[in-house]
Amino acid sequence: MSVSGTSTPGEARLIDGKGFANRLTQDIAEDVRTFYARHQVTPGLAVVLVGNDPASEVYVRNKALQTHRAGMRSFMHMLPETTSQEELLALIGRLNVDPEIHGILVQLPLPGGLDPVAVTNAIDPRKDVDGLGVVNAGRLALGLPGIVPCTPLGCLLLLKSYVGDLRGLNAMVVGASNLVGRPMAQLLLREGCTVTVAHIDTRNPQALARQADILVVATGCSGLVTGEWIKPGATVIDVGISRVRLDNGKTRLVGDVVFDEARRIAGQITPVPGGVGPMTIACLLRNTMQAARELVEGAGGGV
Ligand SMILES: NC(=O)C1=CN([C@@H]2O[C@H](COP(=O)(O)OP(=O)(O)OC[C@H]3O[C@@H](n4cnc5c(N)ncnc54)[C@H](OP(=O)(O)O)[C@@H]3O)[C@@H](O)[C@H]2O)C=CC1
Ligand SMILES: Nc1nc(=O)c2c([nH]1)NC[C@@H]1CN(c3ccc(C(=O)N[C@@H](CCC(=O)O)C(=O)O)cc3)C=[N+]21
Ligand SMILES: [Mg+2]
Repeated sequence: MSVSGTSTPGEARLIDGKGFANRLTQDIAEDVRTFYARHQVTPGLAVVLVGNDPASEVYVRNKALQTHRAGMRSFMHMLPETTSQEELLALIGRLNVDPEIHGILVQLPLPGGLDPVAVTNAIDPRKDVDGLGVVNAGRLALGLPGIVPCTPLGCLLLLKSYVGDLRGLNAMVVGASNLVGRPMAQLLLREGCTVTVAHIDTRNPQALARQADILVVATGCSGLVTGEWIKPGATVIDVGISRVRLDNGKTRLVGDVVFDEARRIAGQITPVPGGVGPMTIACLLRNTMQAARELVEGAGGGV
């Protein structure tokens, strides 16, 4: 890999998020066994899903599987669409004081009428394994240790493994949500990148993207990023997940990047599926292990 973080164009190297996530999950399983031997405690993760959102259902299904693979306990709370804010806050209050629970994740988006800010911030910051509350988000913004949101953390682990030292590289994040884009930009800044963040009002994002050695795309707009957006040899991380219908009536998952075009120009690129998605789940397990350690051992630290 050259020092600019880019490599020779041609056919981009595939970034194997699925394989990386599998190895990470095996390492976490080892940590879970060691932790149990020391404390007789098994890390427990509570996932709260209100109503039915298709993207969240994919996530919840994969998450339950991987939690068990890591030797952790998972506690599913499927609530009806009609759940009130008071009922949801009461559940979080119980999970906050439950000694079997070390991590709490409330699936977003929530049905209308429920306030995601109030709900997210009702979670004990020590159990906020999504890292979305003001305490963990603030720690990240200040460069302090805390719990880092799973998807940006997963992207960063891939970048550190496939690019190496990120210092001085031009990074662009397309999308500025609290869940992905913003914390991603914070992490890249912390790693020494020069960071540009694009959102819906950004003028000519393509011209900005073409300067980027690292391009992270998280908008939910399939097909947004074409080959012309990409600096030859750049590393492209596609966070987007959309389900598209094919001519034969079947559906398929696609990212925000036009993969076949991007692959000819980028130096390395994540596929969808098999890229960022599995990393998000592995990082959720990693954050739950970290939270269990801090709750049980009172250790400081974090990423
Ligand atoms: N692979 C994984 O593990 C995960 C995947 N996802 C996927 O990632 C995508 C993004 O998720 P999330 O961040 O939660 O989505 P949000 O809808 O919350 O945020 C999307 C962001 O992208 C911006 N945006 C939308 N359209 C454009 C555009 N045409 N040009 C530039 N910016 C644009 C929005 O701008 P503005 O703020 O101005 O509205 C917003 O900042 C979705 O497809 C989601 O399913 C999400 C989480 C995990
Ligand atoms: N509080 C909260 N935190 C989240 O992190 C969160 C959320 N809410 N709401 C929904 C989005 C979406 N999301 C996904 C994570 C992994 C896959 C995933 O495992 N994808 C695999 C498999 C996809 C498949 O084959 O079905 C892949 O891309 O290879 C998908 C989607 C997390 N999200
Ligand atoms: Mg939005």
